[in-house]
Amino acid sequence: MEGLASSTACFDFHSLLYSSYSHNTSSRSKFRTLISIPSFPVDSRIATSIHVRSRTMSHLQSTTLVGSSIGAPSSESVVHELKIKEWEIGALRDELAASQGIRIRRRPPTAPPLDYVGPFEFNLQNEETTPRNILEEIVWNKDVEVTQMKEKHTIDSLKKALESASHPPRDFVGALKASYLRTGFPGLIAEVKKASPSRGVLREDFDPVEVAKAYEKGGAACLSVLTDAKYFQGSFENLEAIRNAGVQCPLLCKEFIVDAWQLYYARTKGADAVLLIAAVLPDLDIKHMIQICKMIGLTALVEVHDETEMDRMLAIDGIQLIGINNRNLETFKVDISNTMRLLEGKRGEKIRKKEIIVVGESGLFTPDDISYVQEAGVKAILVGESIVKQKDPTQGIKQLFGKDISPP
Ligand SMILES: O=P(O)(O)OC[C@@H](O)[C@@H](O)c1c[nH]c2ccccc12
Repeated sequence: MEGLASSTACFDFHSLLYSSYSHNTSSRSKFRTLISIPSFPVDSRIATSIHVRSRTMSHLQSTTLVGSSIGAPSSESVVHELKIKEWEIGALRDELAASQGIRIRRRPPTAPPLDYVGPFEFNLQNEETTPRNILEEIVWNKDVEVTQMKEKHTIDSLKKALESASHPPRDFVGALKASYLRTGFPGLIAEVKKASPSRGVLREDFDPVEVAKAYEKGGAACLSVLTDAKYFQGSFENLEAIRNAGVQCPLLCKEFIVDAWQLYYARTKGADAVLLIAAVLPDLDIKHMIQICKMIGLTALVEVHDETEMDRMLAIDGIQLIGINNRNLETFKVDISNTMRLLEGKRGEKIRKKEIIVVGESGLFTPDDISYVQEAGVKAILVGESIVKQKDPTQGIKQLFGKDISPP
């Protein structure tokens, strides 16, 4: 039920897709055997679902079964029907994503834990219940985490908190542009990251505020703060602490966003920008989330890794910042020529025409790496490992650029 009441219903079709984030596995499994979806093309199936959903919602409003003379349904039958619709929508979501080249599947957040002892159907470890790669695993865990957090902090309480928030958002893009003009180098987004699944612990004695201040002193234009706890040992407390410590740089909340609720939450914790990963989010979600970001004053950094994702994002209006990740989040393979490849030819032209600022992300260690991505066309870079590992991160920035870029 909860799944059909989207927290951010700006536009009904978006809220329809959102509902799939929180539909529950028990209904999905239970009804899998009860209903069958005929195999017609995805689009018409979506249309059918929309139609059916609006019927379902009108049940709730009028308590009269549309197109039927049997009168008011029992509340049990309404719940039953809603659950079937939830299942349908969930099943469609992965298909829709796959049609856009997205390999990451979404798993219902209330799926049973792997050690679940219960009805036979949940117990099976199979292709459907095992993540195919680390990104999929992270996203599945994030879905569960967000569902729990949403119960503690309702969307209404977050909206209220934002209304009374004292600090206006800082200009993330403006800071990157100003830095580029001041230094002649791509604006640096310096990452406050204790650990990562690919590299393990990067900095043993990790004080996020100390690292943030050292980055600012070294000339970082913006900071990126990991908030994922399970895989990156980050936290929203770190983000808040940095915000409250008097650091002036705009802050990117580095999180795996799977639900618009997280945008509101990030903003209440002091974020000025968020990351939207194209490998995880279908186009409609990206569009919807960009609108919400604009509404609540967040800058969206949209991350792509390959040509398909870049082309998808270039077809969406209103994107100001695109990050090209040189690390494949499914395999961890890093290759900085990725940035060059995605900026060549027609794509590069389109990006310039749209005045999109490109951020080169991951695997940048030396002044040569910086010149390489700068020549490829990036105006900003996102760097973690090479600077967070240095005893003094201020010095780390100097070594990265081969020059002191600290502000006067
Ligand atoms: O530590 P590096 O190789 O400099 O990378 C930083 C940043 O690009 C990387 O942490 C990153 C890019 N996109 C992400 C998405 C989620 C988590 C982390 C990331």
